[in-house]
Amino acid sequence: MNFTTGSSEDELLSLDNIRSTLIRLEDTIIFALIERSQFAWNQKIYEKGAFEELKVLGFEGSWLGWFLFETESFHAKARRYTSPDEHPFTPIQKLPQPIIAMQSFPSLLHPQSAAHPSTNANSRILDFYVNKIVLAITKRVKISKGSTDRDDGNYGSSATRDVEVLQALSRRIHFGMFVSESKFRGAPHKFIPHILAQPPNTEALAGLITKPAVEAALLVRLGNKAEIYGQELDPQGKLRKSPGEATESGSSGHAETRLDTAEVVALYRDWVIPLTKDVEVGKLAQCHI
Ligand SMILES: O=C(O)C(=O)C[C@]1(C(=O)O)C=C[C@@H](O)C=C1
Repeated sequence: MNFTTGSSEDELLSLDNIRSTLIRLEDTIIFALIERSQFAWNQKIYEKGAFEELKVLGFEGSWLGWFLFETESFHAKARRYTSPDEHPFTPIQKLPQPIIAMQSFPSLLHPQSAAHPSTNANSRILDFYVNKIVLAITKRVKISKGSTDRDDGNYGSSATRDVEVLQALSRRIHFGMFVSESKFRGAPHKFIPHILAQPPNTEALAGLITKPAVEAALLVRLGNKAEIYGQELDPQGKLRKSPGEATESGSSGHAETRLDTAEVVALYRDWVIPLTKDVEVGKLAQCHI
């Protein structure tokens, strides 16, 4: 979504527009996962203090934490985190100020929402990504013979891809703020009693924002995309076939796609959609009072 094109708030907050951004982000996320899945798990890059070299620099966190800090420091200077749809993983107070003036954005969201901790899901995103997802998507990487530790030494390449996956996931999940704003504006009378309840009725709010048919269609579409984007073509541009289905050129082909489709579907079903809903509910419960 481009906030500075002069589109009206109603256009920017139309559910169709927002959903088309969510659909496009599915592609970004799948391709970023494919990129990460070429490298081994490399568990060491997620452990605090595992790299002596970082301690020398005075950085206490993990290798990935350092990549996030350095990448986000640079992006902060270019005012990335002043945009309503961008949230850094590094605490904002540790990042430098933008070197150029703020852009003016339409006031799409209630003023409290962007800053409110209940709408920042990044620590939960980092947690499920590091502890569940990386492990699952790097299962197929072949490590040198005899090695059992799923470490191929590609620490820089792995962390670079991790940052890309994390930024895409974060953007997608925080879009929940726009989704719930759009739904609220479509029928404020349905939401207001549950927002004003003390404490706010988060269960009722979750019921109002949940659209089972949209979720079901998403999971089917995502599985199909993961299947299609994960396919490999041989140098002649022909689809690689599984063994037993040799191509005309005689190549025996590959048995597997680049990504496990079921893992991608599970990522959305178990983490991305539930966290998006948490952001939607958190934003409604905290910010429209
Ligand atoms: O499209 C919506 O209405 C959303 O709220 C987004 C989303 C999702 O994460 O994809 C979340 C909750 C709904 O049940 C359906 C889909």
